[in-house]
Amino acid sequence: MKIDGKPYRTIWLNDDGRTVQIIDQTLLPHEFATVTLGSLEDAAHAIRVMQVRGAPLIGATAAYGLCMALAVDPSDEALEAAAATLLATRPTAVNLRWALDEMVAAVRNLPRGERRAAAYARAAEICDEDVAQCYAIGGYGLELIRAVHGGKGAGEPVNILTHCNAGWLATVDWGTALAPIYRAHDAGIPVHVWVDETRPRNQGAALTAWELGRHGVPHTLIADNVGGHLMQHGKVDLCITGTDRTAANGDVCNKIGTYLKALAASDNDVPFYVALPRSTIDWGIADGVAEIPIEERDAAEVTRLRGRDTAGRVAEFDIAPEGTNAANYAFDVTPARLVTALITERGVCAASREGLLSLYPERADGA
Ligand SMILES: CSC[C@@H](O)[C@@H](O)C(=O)COP(=O)(O)O
Repeated sequence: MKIDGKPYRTIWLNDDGRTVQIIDQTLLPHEFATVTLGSLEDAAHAIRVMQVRGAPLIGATAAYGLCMALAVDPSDEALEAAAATLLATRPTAVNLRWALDEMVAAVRNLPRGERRAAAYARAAEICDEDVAQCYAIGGYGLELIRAVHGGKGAGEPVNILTHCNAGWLATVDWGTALAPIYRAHDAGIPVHVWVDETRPRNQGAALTAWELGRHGVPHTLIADNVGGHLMQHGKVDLCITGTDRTAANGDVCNKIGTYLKALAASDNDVPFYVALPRSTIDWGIADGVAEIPIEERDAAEVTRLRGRDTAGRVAEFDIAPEGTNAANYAFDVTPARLVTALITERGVCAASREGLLSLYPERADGA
């Protein structure tokens, strides 16, 4: 997507052919800056502190982290150690494991001297595939939005609620949940997005509002608990969110609070769509609620807020009494029964094992 007219991805290989550049998402929306990742440790750190975040981008960054490790030491031992370090950075988004498995498979059987080049080639492919898949997700989601628009009065916008940031900043480009919105907007369909602030880290306020604004998509930021009220009053036509891990039964794990939005949507007959590329499906998990690991992060993210004060200084502020006990569950699981459909790069399907297999028949034998 473009920033001030210049096209960007969220991660790209530098001209030296070894290091990569990322957008430091911890600084947005107050500052736009890129950071060079020059080593395995830099990549692991960037994922851990969420300079990069969002399931597909975590996978892409890990892929390049492995490349940089192999550039230093292409041995089997270094490969295994690097994969283990990266896998331990964040537990919930399965794209991380998927990307590492892809990378290891691409180099494992090669002589050491050929591993580095093969790794960088596969990492570049993973990034390009993600862009193509997100664009395709956008195309299928666009048709859903177009259908809603067809039932509305001329010029009336389609009101879409989204949670967290599943836009281009969460992927290599385009996004998952926001790709249909960008494509609808670009196709001239009037859309308006309700943006959940998404406490505790405020990915909605900081990232989704920023990227929608840069693209000129009309949107309104709302506190996290507003969605139910809006749905009761007919102000939401559909919800679209992303997912960090989709179980084989269609359960979806996404940013904390997604489940409550799905419950409100179900109670108000508002369609609730979840957008994802195939790298987000965990075929080994049969029951998402019971089995998907939920990241628990530092309690300080709940007791503190980061923002810009009226004097223009970016700072952190305590919002709770000193010593308050806080819990920080970063994700929750929305059961498949609350999901109207999944939007994938291969089309739209029911959130169920049968639905997923209708689009990914090659997985029917458990492959
Ligand atoms: C296309 S991204 C889907 C999800 O990764 C996104 O909705 C999300 O929950 C991101 O969480 P984050 O903790 O910011 O990595």
